[in-house]
Amino acid sequence: MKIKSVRARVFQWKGKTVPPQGNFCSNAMDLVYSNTESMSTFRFHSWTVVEIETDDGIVGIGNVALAPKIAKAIIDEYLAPLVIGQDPWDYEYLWQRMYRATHAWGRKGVTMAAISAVDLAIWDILGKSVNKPVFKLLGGRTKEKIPCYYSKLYRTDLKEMQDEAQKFLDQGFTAFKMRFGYGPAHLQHGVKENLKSVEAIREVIGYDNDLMLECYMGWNLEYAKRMLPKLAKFEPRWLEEPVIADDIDGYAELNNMNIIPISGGEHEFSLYGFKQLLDKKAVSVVQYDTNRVGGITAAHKINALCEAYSVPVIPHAGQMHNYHLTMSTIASPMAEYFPIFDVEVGNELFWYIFDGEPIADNGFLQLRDDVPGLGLSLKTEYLDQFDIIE
Ligand SMILES: O=C(O)[C@H](O)[C@H](O)[C@@H](O)CO
Ligand SMILES: [Mg+2]
Repeated sequence: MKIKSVRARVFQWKGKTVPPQGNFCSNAMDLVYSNTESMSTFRFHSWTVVEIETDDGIVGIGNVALAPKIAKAIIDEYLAPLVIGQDPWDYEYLWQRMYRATHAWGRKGVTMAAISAVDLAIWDILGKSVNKPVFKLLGGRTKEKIPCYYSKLYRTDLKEMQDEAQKFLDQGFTAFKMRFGYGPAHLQHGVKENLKSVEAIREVIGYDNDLMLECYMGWNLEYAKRMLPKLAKFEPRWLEEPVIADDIDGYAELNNMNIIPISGGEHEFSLYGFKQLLDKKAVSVVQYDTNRVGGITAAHKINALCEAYSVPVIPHAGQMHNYHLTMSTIASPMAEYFPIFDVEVGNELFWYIFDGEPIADNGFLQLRDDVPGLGLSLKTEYLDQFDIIE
């Protein structure tokens, strides 16, 4: 079997979006002087879909959500020529070709995300070629079904947040991730607002359920150090990305305070990036995303590393490309789950592009044994709501 063609297309949403509300979610831009565009850099409304076809007619599908137009250009210009004509079963060799050919300027960020998309499509081909789901190629079913946590709860009116939490508590979720709206720029007022929002959600979900807290890199080390003791009484399962992804020493310092487990890795890349995080004991929960970190080929290795370091892997975003890894490793106790909603920040877009994503049932996800590959196909229902860039 040989790879015949690689097609990368950007699906740009032109349908209705829910407008952002102020202090919706802290993010890295919040710390920049005179910043008025923080929310626009946080939202993303397009996605790159990669289809790789083999000479025997199998089509593998991969995807990447980071900087979609740039990812497409990297795939078209640099990665496609490296895999066309090659055997997809040589996935490690192909991964190394892509990684090393772009190493001088690639390594992390959008290049690794582009490599991830090609790698995902290759693994989809492998599964389809032997009529098995990808998790079977990675070691099989390590759990009967995958527990997942509800991930939304952006900072809005507290009553609205409570109603949202209640609705999904009633649907059987037992773990919830909420977003902080405030950071250092909002001074003591923001500290108070952040604490109020956590208290409001705890009021609804009680202490028999898990609560995760998301900063999305919108804090700094000093602010995070002040916040940790104040948040401790709410017993969060973790505090996520308190500082920017490059501040690995900052993560290590916060994690070593041992007040609240610190999570991160959603903006980290490659086996080397995660080795560094683990060596420094910078995170207590690893959150790579397979469509950024280097695809399944890289994520599978990181799972082994995390197993050896006894650090749980709870990948960013959920979605099929992550669920297959979560299912097949004992290092991964649960998955993130973005619910189906109107298009808002962009996290929801994959529901409009793909068919085949499992829907949570009572806080659990199931992968089918009889669906080969990653189990996704392109949805036709919303095609007229996208501009598609070939
Ligand atoms: O962990 C997450 O789910 C992410 O940080 C989200 O993708 C981001 O959009 C923040 O809500
Ligand atoms: Mg996150």
